Amino acid sequence: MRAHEAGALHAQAGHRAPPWLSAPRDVNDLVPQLWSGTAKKTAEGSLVVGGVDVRDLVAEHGSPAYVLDEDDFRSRARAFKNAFKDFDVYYAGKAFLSTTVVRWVMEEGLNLDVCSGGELAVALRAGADPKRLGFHGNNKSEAELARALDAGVGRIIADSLYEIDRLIELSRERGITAPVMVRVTAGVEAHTHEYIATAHEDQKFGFSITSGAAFEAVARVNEAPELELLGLHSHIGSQIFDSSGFEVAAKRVIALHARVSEELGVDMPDLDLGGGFGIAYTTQDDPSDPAQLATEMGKIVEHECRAFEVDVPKVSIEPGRAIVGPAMCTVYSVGTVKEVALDNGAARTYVSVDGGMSDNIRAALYDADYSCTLANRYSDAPPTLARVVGKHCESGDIVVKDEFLPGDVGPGDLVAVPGTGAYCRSMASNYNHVPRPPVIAVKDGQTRVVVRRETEDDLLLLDMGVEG
Ligand SMILES: Cc1ncc(COP(=O)(O)O)c(C=O)c1O
Ligand SMILES: N[C@@H](CCCC[NH3+])C(=O)O
Repeated sequence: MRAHEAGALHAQAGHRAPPWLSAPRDVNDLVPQLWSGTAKKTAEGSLVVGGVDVRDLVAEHGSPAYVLDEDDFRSRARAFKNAFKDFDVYYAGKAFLSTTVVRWVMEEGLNLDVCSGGELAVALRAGADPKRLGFHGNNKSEAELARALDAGVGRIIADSLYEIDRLIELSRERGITAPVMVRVTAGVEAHTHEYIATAHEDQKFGFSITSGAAFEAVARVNEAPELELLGLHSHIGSQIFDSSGFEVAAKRVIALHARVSEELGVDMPDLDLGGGFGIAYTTQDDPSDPAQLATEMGKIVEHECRAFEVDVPKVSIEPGRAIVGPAMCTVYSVGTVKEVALDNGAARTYVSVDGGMSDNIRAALYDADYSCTLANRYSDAPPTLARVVGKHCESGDIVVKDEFLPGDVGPGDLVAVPGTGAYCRSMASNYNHVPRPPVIAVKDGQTRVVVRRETEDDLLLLDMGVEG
């Protein structure tokens, strides 16, 4: 009997896999669509990314570590830039930001969207051209707005009437005109987790189109001599596959754009349709490529503008996850393995690794699914259905809910999780005083520390009770 057949039997006998997950033909193989472009397995079964064997990477930099495939990041950024050639592409820095990544984004000809004073600071420190920055946020402080204005940020996406008033005041004080877009809520129920959907009515972002608040906000910006009205901004949510949500949102936003043209006599030059393009975390996910997205979105915009007899504005998009998500994986070391009896005689193998919800909160927060592979050796043990968990004091501290790993996985092994580039390091915490892992860029067999590992000393530096 071959290993995978044995594994399938083993899985049927004692474990409950979700209906979409079946034992792989060879548990050592990568599923290419989940991994960055340069990832591969060697004949000995170790994972190589950017020409770097993760065993060597861990020997030098420790684990856990985020491994960032520079070529993959750049090629995804370039693919969006080339596919959306008539659009402006803003990389959404909230997905993952560091000065190195800002430079890559700028070198690849993309613009950058930031959403806090901290992200703005990273962009400016990296030498980004402020005109190529968009500044988001539903509660930007006066200090953040002042900083953005003083830096000469290219667009500020206003999200409340208070903010519009603050912008008027700050611009007046400075004797400048602030470039403003108005974030609108298109009233779309995007098909994604409710915490990452942002265009239904009952949530905190934007001005509602339906209630008339969006038109009023636009009129307010338009009549203020201190503000330059650039256009409307709509972002319907994140990890979305179904283009119908984008289509409905675009229709409603362009209808408002046309109404502004007709009733206020202003042809706004810009229109931003946000980000949110989904990626493959498991074989369940089937993302569109940038060329397909560009064709679909271009057609919708053309069609709607023609229908409303308005000029096509300069359209922009803001992909974050679709650029950096697949470009990173996280490598962990296994510490313990436990077989846990479930009801009705089933069992589950719990594989504990040296990180967890502090470096990837997405499973706990959104019930997100991930995949993983044994990354340091080939194994011909039968596959077993495993749950990869972290080291934190929470039973919800799950990294990978369900995946097949070789049945002999054990302490000292490395396990790598693909698709961790977006919203993992950027949402990482120090829960349980666990220092955050480094981000190591890999390219052509070389490693480069992009963000260093946090140390216990870093954590203790903030503790004002430390003596001596
Ligand atoms: C305004 C805005 N733009 C862009 C993004 C990027 O989304 P994603 O990383 O899903 O492309 C987000 C996050 O959801 C957002 O809130
Ligand atoms: N943080 C979310 C996406 C929301 C992005 C910001 N609007 C995630 O991990 O999927």
